[in-house]
Amino acid sequence: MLSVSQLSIDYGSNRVVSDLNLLLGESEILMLVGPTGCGKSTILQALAGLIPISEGEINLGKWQATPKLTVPPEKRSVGMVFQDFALFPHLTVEQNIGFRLKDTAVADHWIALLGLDDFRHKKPATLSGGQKQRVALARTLAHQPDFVLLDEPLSNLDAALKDMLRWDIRNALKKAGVPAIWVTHDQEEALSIGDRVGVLKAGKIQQLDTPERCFSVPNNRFVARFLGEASFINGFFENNQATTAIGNVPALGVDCQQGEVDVLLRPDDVMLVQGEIGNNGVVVWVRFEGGSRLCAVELACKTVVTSRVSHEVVVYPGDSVHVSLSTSHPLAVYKRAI
Ligand SMILES: Nc1ncnc2c1ncn2[C@@H]1O[C@H](COP(=O)(O)OP(=O)(O)OP(=O)(O)O)[C@@H](O)[C@H]1O
Repeated sequence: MLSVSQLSIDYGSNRVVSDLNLLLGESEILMLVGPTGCGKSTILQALAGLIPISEGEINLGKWQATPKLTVPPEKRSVGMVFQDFALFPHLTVEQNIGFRLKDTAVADHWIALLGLDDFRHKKPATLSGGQKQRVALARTLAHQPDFVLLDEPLSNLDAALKDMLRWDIRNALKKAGVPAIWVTHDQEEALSIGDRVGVLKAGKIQQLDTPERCFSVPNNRFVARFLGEASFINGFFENNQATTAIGNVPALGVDCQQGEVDVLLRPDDVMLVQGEIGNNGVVVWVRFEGGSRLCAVELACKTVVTSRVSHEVVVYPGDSVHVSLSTSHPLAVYKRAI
């Protein structure tokens, strides 16, 4: 099992990763997300042994790396999948996957599993981006690594292909039973694919948790906003309930026990109804999302909340509407920001 403790990484005098702790479970897929420059790729490179670490320890059981005890990449039993595929251009698909393998049956297994049979004898230049990434993944898994690191494997692909390939990659990793750390820019991808999600800000983990908890009970407002559309409304919190201007809901205090709070609202927590009477807000903007519309509504108190409605509900900026809260799951509440 890969364990990382108190890991810090510097570039010169610049500390870019601080005090990282994590345990990667057997066949677990851990998604790492965070804004650009927060240190995601740096962490992967350090785990692979491509850059030195400044403090802490990386331990796989069969090897252990510290600032003084370096372990070269080829001794780490790690597989890496990059966004640029990194295939040998002069070798065929089959040769790329079987490169330096003693047992070609393992290569055949992954060629079949990743649907590459028809491309066996082709060179990478003649393949699509999605096919190249399948080859890269097959080559990685055929070497039976103890863990896999994926650095934005889908970022060079178009949206439709991404959607399919992310599930194929997840299924292949699970079939191989190999744990993985997967860096992505895409919050939806992180939430849907990951067994756990780690949210980074400026080289520090803000939350390392299940996708559900990261989304519904974020450790702080940064995580709340980073993982999806979030609005906050003033409320009073006591006895596991929050009272707000648009409804009372079950609540969970993240950093407080009771008192004046800000309640985290996801668009699906806010119900929007169009009618003549009882309206309490005005639509500020509307974004069409295909199957739904995301609407921002300004309340009398000037707070703006967002609500997701069916695409069948046609709303325009300037419309008067009624918004309310009626959730059965507890909403996260935070001590009131001053
Ligand atoms: N070789 C390097 N030398 C000096 N600083 C570096 C080097 N590589 C990265 N950095 C800096 O370290 C920080 C973390 O970079 P890193 O590439 O890990 O971020 P990231 O989260 O992967 O970003 P992105 O999402 O844009 O890929 C950034 O401030 C970056 O400028």
